[in-house]
Amino acid sequence: MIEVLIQRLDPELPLPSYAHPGDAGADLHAAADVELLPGERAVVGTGVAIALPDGYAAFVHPRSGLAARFGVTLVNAPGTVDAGYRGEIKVTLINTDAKDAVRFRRGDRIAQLVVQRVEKAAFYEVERLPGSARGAGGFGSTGR
Ligand SMILES: O=c1ccn([C@H]2C[C@H](O)[C@@H](COP(=O)(O)OP(=O)(O)OP(=O)(O)O)O2)c(=O)[nH]1
Ligand SMILES: [Mg+2]
Repeated sequence: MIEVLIQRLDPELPLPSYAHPGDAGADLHAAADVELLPGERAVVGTGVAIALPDGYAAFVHPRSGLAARFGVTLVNAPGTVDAGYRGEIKVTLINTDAKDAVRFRRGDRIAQLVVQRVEKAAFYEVERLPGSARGAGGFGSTGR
């Protein structure tokens, strides 16, 4: 477990929290009411900012229940929160349902934050890459 500094930007909103001890994602709360019409998207604040240690990033993931029940996911799933970012964590919700609008109230859990170690890459330019079993095959090259 690592310690992450967190700042409340909204005193009445709960901090992100893990629903169960073994959970990977801490639920993020909506800082405002929002209604999404079918196909509509919105950027929703969460009322918190964090300072991650170097070598870490946090990823804003959809909540599976909202996806399965309402078709609500994130436009940029997973959103990347850089270690150096000090602004409010925001969630880019989208309602993919074709017929039904969906409403969230301030305080509702709209996404989840997964904190992970990340490596930085040193990119070395070469004329030719080493061969591999996959080669350049991608985008369905193994069939359906
Ligand atoms: O779902 C998200 C994704 C990003 N961010 C914040 C934290 C992140 O550090 C910053 C920039 O995100 P990203 O690098 O993905 O966006 P960009 O379009 O490349 O913006 P920038 O030019 O500021 O890097 O926005 C969020 O609050 N929520
Ligand atoms: Mg960026």
